[in-house]
Amino acid sequence: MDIKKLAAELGLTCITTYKLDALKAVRKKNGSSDMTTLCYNKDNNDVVVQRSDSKPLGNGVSSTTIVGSNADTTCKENVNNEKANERTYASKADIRKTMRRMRNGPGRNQSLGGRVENSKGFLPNSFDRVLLDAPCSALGLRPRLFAGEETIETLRNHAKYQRRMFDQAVQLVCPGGVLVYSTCTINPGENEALVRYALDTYKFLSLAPQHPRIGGAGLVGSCKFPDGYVEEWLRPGEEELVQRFDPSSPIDTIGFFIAKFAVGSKDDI
Ligand SMILES: C[S@@+](CC[C@H](N)C(=O)[O-])C[C@H]1O[C@@H](n2cnc3c(N)ncnc32)[C@H](O)[C@@H]1O
Repeated sequence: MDIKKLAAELGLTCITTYKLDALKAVRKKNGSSDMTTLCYNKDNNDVVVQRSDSKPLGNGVSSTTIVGSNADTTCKENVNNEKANERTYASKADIRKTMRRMRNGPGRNQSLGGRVENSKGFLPNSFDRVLLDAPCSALGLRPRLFAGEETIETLRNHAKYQRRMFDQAVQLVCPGGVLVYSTCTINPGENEALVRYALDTYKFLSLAPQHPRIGGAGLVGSCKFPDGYVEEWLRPGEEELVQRFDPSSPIDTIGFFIAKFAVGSKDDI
């Protein structure tokens, strides 16, 4: 995984990676959870969840990363129990896998040792920081090698997919935490409209100022499509709290978008 290689190059040992379907990132409370592993790595501070092997939509650019640092300090005991159980109930397949690893070494993708684990998800409120760098229409990328492939329908599908991912990500951040949403598209339906959805759906979220601030303001208002569908964007006062990078602006960047949400108390909802 690229992120592991990068971490190794930077000499960072605090990165843990997992393969996970971001649409199933939240683990139900009664199941065993990767929280155990997260707690186990708490002293390391950071956790990275990444999967690079899925493509949601035919046209989408891929690779979601959820980055966070674990805020929960109460589950060390679970970790120990879980680890003990793992030792007791190691299956023949697990033993074979371990033997193979010992024979073959860490593997070429894992310069820090150990393969990337498949994750079954994390308990709600597991992280104090989450980055959802969502798969998107990539309309901000330059040069546009495959221009003209998106339709209104595919753009709306991207937006639907992003909302589903956001619904998961928001559950993973604990109160007092931060959730950052980013895309590399200039399509407001995947940017400002996602922010509108987020703020209207999750009243405990608020837009947080960003630093550094290099990009332009977000789009305020709404857009009515010929089929009658109305896409709501930002409301006055919200535009300066997001960053929209426009490839046609004097700043020499590709197009992308960043929104930073502060997560308030979830109890009042
Ligand atoms: C914009 S890219 C993220 C790029 C990444 N942050 C990086 O710097 O390399 C979006 C990624 O989401 C991944 N993705 C799409 N659907 C996913 C899902 N259901 N679960 C996990 N990852 C998914 C795609 O494979 C793609 O790699």
